[in-house]
Amino acid sequence: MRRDLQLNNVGRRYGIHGPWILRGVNLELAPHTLTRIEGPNGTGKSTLLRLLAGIDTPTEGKVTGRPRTAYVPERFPQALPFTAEAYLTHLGTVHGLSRAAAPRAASEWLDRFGAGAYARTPMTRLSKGSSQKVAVAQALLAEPELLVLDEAWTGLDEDARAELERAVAERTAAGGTVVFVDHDPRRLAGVSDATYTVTDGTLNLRTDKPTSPSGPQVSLDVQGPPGGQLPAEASQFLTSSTEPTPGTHRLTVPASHSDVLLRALLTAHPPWHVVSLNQRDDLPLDDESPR
Ligand SMILES: Nc1ncnc2c1ncn2[C@@H]1O[C@H](COP(=O)(O)OP(=O)(O)OP(=O)(O)O)[C@@H](O)[C@H]1O
Repeated sequence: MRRDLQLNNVGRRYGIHGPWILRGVNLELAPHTLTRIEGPNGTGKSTLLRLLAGIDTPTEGKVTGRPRTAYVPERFPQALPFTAEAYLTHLGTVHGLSRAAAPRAASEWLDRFGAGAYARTPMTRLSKGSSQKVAVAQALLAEPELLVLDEAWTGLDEDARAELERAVAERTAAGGTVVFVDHDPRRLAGVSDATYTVTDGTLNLRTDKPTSPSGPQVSLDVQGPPGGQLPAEASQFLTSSTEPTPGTHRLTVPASHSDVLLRALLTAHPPWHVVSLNQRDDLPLDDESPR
């Protein structure tokens, strides 16, 4: 069983006499969880994510139990001397994929983000949006146990944003730990397991009621075995659950989590029967929300 990732009394400052950006930070992140980090500009969110991802080390305190990790930085270096495909294949092998699996994963993830047509384009010639697709693909392609996303949705088109939400749902359902910062408060609203606010160099758990899920929802009518309980993984993200007729359950879930819900229902023993599935477009998320 994988250990939790732990920050123990962590502090970080830049330079010997620089001000403390973070101090006395304690945090524990378990498998199967999604954690949001928020806070005003310049308070240390990216600093915290770099410490979690292991690309920076604390000035004081300890980080323990970091599993296999992937990270999408706030600013992805575009000027890399590779094509998107070559870069992702290389990164795939660095992350432990075989020489056969790495190019396959590279092309699958480029396709999932709608960037398959740019696979052979030098990265220096990619638009900002396509470059961001490569940034998220490089983090997802080796199925990391810890995924750290710093404003990873910024610059992506609507389809790619939805795909990244689905990928996050898949990671946590598969036992991964996901931590993210996003300027849009509606991003994955209502499905995070915890939200922490960075203020004055410390990390505070938000205990107020989480924002209810917004954005597109999917409603499914499903039937299970007589008297059957919904599988635990299926109940986790539900926005609502009713039983309009005996034995038929109407489940509503954020669209980002519908694939994970379907998989849980269809792979249950015995499997559940999906009678109908309807998409409800409520509030599409966009990148124009205020910080
Ligand atoms: N490499 C560095 N060297 C010196 N100071 C830094 C460095 N990185 C960050 N800082 C400083 O640390 C503070 C916190 O920065 P950080 O980027 O972590 O904040 P943030 O909350 O992510 O900000 P934003 O919301 O604007 O992305 C800022 O004052 C920043 O100038």
